[in-house]
Amino acid sequence: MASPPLKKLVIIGVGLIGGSFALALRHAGMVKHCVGIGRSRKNMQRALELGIIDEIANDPASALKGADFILLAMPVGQTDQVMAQIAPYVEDGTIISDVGSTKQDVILAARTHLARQLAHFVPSHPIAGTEFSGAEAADIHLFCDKPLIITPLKENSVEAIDLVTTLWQRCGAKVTRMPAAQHDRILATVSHLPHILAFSLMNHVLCNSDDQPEEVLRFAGSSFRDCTRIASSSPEMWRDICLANQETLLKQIDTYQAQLTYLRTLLANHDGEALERTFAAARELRQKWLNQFC
Ligand SMILES: NC(=O)c1ccc[n+]([C@@H]2O[C@H](COP(=O)([O-])OP(=O)(O)OC[C@H]3O[C@@H](n4cnc5c(N)ncnc54)[C@H](O)[C@@H]3O)[C@@H](O)[C@H]2O)c1
Ligand SMILES: O=C(O)C(=O)CC1(C(=O)O)C=CC(O)C=C1
Repeated sequence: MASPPLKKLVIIGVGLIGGSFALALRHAGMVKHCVGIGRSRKNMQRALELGIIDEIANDPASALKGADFILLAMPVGQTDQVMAQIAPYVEDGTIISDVGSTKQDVILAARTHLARQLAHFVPSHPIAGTEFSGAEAADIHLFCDKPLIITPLKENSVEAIDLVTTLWQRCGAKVTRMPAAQHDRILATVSHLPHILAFSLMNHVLCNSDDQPEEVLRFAGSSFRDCTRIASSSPEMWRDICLANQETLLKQIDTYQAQLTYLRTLLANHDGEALERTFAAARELRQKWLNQFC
């Protein structure tokens, strides 16, 4: 039998996304040996027990020696530090990618710290996830039929882009390419803003109710549960994403506030016809999205 294409895979940040990537590739027979680099000993131990990694790295130098592929899968706020730490040990043939939810900040960090390795650093982002974190949450099927965006650098070698594309396809993902600025704009609308809204809806219950939050939440039904599921996500991860995409997200918040103000005006004016028209347009767009993509 032919040996797996990746003799050594290194995952930096063995959580939901890094862990799911490793599991899916191992299942596809793509990996001979997987090394994890982490921040929490307990999480790394769990990753080992769950068969996500074969080895917990002691230091970056030995972890990266002979690595075919490195995946950066820690919160985006850690990117600068991690890239600076690994840069001296990345070997010439090693391909590197990341899974960060924002791309322009990650690319800027790569240009700063991985200038020598830019041909081999291919930024990527799986549009798949859950509100859960850590190795325990890793799921072999997480990326099946989900979009995966690559935002290639002009310096990227064809070989590096091809390998990253193949690996994600073997995880079941549908790979698309787009410029990093477009990625950050689109994701601000469909991912970053919704998280801001979910977090603020929960805090609204905490701060703005005439009744005790516990009493209000006792009667919260499935609509509230659906709207706030993602408020259970990692605060650290979302702090980093919001700060990394600050400028675009501020514009999105302003536009959204204008929507709310518009609805508020319709309501204040008792304009039932316009309210119904607005709700109908929203429902129609959602239905189209469900039919086409879900
Ligand atoms: N959760 C999602 O839905 C989702 C989806 C797509 C992309 N992402 C992106 O993927 C990345 C990881 O997210 P996740 O959901 O897997 O988070 P996670 O919390 O499950 O895993 C991240 C892991 O990185 C480790 N870590 C933190 N700092 C580190 C450091 N300096 N060195 C090594 N390890 C470190 C943490 O201990 C943790 O185990 C983030 O950049 C996020 O933006 C998340
Ligand atoms: O399903 C969820 O819980 C997610 O938050 C996944 C989600 C999203 O917003 O859709 C979160 C962050 C990403 O970078 C990609 C996917």
